[in-house]
Amino acid sequence: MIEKKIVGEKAVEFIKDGMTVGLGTGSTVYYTIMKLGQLMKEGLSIKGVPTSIQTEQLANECGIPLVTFKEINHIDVTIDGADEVDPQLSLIKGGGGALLREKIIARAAKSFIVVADPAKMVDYLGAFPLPIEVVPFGVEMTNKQIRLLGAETKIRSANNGPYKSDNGNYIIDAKFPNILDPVTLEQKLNMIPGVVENGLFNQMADAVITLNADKQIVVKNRS
Ligand SMILES: O=C(CO)[C@H](O)[C@H](O)COP(=O)(O)O
Repeated sequence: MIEKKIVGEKAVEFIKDGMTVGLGTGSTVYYTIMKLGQLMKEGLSIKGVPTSIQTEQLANECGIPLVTFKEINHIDVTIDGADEVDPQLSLIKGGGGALLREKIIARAAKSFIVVADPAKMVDYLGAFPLPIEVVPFGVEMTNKQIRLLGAETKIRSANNGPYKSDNGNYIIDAKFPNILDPVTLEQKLNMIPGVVENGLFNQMADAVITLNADKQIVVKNRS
């Protein structure tokens, strides 16, 4: 999709020589990582912290050297995609199952930049089922507790079994009606025993790169 390429490549403008960069997961940030690989061949020097095994492999293919939290104190900027973005720049993330590492790496960054094609921009979060990472033990009970908050849920499956995240956990996709108060919902979900993390990213994105109705690039900053 051309929109993903345009916004994904634009994000490299936020990355300067010498930076440590959080590398997100998905088909939009794919273009950011590919472009960074190209710029590195032209002399840019950065280090990356990948949010998933998939991104680790892509970064290796692109020649981006990777570091772990053992080797760094902070990340300068993290670039990542989103499944939905509301007008306050709250996000739903985790469609690709990487939400836990994505949230850790976004939080560790001085600046968190989101790349989102225009279809991701919504008035209210919630049309996209909210991914929630849960430990396998007691998943049926955790699922019931999530349903009590008003969601219809599905345990994500893959290859005739439950989908497993890079951390060995399951993902429950929870379809809530319009999420009018994502901050409270994020807190309630994370209080349920068995929930490791949920895909609501509130007050985290510093800017979102997207396209307007005229297909022009716009950078929306969090107020
Ligand atoms: O949260 C994510 C992965 O866990 C992705 O950032 C999100 O699903 C968006 O992906 P894409 O850029 O492929 O639309």
